[in-house]
Amino acid sequence: MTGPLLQARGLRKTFGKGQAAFEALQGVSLDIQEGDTTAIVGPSGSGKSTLMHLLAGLDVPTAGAVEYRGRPLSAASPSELDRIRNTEFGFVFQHFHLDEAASVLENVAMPLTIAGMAPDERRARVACALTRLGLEERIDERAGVLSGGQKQRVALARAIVNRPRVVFADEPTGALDQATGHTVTDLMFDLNLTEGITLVIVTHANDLAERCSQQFRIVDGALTRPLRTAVA
Ligand SMILES: Nc1ncnc2c1ncn2[C@@H]1O[C@H](COP(=O)(O)OP(=O)(O)OP(=O)(O)O)[C@@H](O)[C@H]1O
Repeated sequence: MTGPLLQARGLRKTFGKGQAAFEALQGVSLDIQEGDTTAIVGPSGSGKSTLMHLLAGLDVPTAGAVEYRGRPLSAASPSELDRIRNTEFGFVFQHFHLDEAASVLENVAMPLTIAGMAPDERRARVACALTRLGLEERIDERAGVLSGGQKQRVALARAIVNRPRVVFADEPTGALDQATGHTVTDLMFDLNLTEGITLVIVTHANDLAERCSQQFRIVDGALTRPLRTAVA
């Protein structure tokens, strides 16, 4: 593939209607190459999560388009979009989004369960992802008993268990103390380095944004100039 992995052109997103309409994104265009680490930064309420949701096909733009591997997401059928989100994208959120009553195994296996993988194979794949993140011994524990940093590592294991091309992370260190946040950040960048997983990270943390190969700053729904562009 020669073009960008992800391309956004003229993205607009309006929430609400009439008098209550609010333009959260006002024409955002950007490119993300395979293997890039991209930070989306900006003040609270500026549109960072909205942009990430559109790039990941979790929401649809009011105008403009997102292309993934040269093809508009809008051209994908609902089942194809589900498949892309489940197998090619992984997701990490600030508050982990784990089922605390379920085991680590069940949480991490979720994308594999959705994909219809057999239980034995699921367990092997989950064990592999957990080993990658230093949590293999917690596989049968209830997710709710883990510390915040461990929960985020479980969420990261779930994000990579299907061997995705892209991991989208929305404030992945936002609920963690600094040291734990650094551990999670190191693991994410290690996945980028060793497995070529493209990272798209919404963050308020300057140190995390600084580590990325490119940063986009968004203010009031529009990009200011890219702060730094990835070197090939
Ligand atoms: N579903 C929605 N309905 C109405 N308004 C929304 C919706 N989602 C987001 N918004 C508004 O769009 C704007 C951008 O929200 P968004 O969550 O993208 O900002 P953000 O930069 O990620 O903020 P934060 O850093 O605080 O998470 C905000 O004013 C928000 O209130």
